[in-house]
Amino acid sequence: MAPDMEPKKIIIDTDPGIEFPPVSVDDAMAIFVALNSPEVEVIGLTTIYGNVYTTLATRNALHLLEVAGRTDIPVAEGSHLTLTKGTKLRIADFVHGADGLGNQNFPPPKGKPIEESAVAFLVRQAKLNPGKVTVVALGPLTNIALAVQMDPEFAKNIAQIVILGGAFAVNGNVNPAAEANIFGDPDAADVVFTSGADILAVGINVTHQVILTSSDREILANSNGKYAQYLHKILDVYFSYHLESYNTKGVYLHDPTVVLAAVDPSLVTCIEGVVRVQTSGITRGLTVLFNKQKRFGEIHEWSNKPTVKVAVTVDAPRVMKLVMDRLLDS
Ligand SMILES: O=c1[nH]cnc2c1ncn2[C@@H]1O[C@H](CO)[C@@H](O)[C@H]1O
Repeated sequence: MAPDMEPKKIIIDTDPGIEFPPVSVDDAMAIFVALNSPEVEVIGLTTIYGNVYTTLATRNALHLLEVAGRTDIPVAEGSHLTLTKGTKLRIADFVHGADGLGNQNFPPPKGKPIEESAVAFLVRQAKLNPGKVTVVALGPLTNIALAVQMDPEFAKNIAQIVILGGAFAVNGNVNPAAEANIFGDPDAADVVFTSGADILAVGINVTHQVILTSSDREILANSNGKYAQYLHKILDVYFSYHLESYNTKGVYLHDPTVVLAAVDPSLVTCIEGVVRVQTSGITRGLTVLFNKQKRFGEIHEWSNKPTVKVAVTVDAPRVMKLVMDRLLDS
């Protein structure tokens, strides 16, 4: 980063499990990577259900900031329901452990979330710093969709929304059609993708290329870095889940990859087009990108909608090096 450049302000919207579900372990890693990235200033965490319920995500977010010694960063609690007020949430605790942090039963955090809701916090920060705040969305998109609906200026005020979500032209990870974050609230995802905001979507077609191996884990275990020390302990559930589900001895680094794409967009290449989300039926949660290569004879559901950027390639070795450097040097 050039010395005269101000760090980019980011808000991380996150569903951090810490142990169980093993999926949330990558949220924890992503938060630590962001906190140790001089290119960005984390101005807040907002919480959402996904790997765990929202209440536990809030608790875990506070806990992770305490581990990092960054209790100056506010945590705003997000929605407990989907955009359409659905209460039957799909919680992926089998991926990250029941506590979302690898089943470690950490003591409860001392801190509390701020009084303001996640949605009010997002809207206020975007208005306060128009064009300056990037949201990194690591869970289902309910909070962001509510912000879009609450303030017609939100999509314009926000600098960029970098989304971990979608499975573009590949199978999903919940079922063959859907990726977990989009599946968590497909209606919200469709609102966000068509909101007109500057959006970069990084789907599992890209994040599945970034893998932390057992030997990387050994390196973390043998380091004195506080983030490395903390993370290697909570990785067990996540490793077992990957071995069982994908027959791999490594784990996908979804969330850290997306944080780093926000930190340094040159880590990914993108195509631009209109993304719509299937909100019902057997392909609920499917993300379909229209690449605008054909002029269709008829008006369709993608016609006249704003375009977004969708990541198609990633410099995985460079992402891995950044993740390891930033976790080891802590
Ligand atoms: O099989 C799964 N079910 C639910 N969530 C998952 C699964 N695999 C990974 N993730 C979680 O969902 C996001 C990426 O889609 C990541 O946050 C990851 O931790």
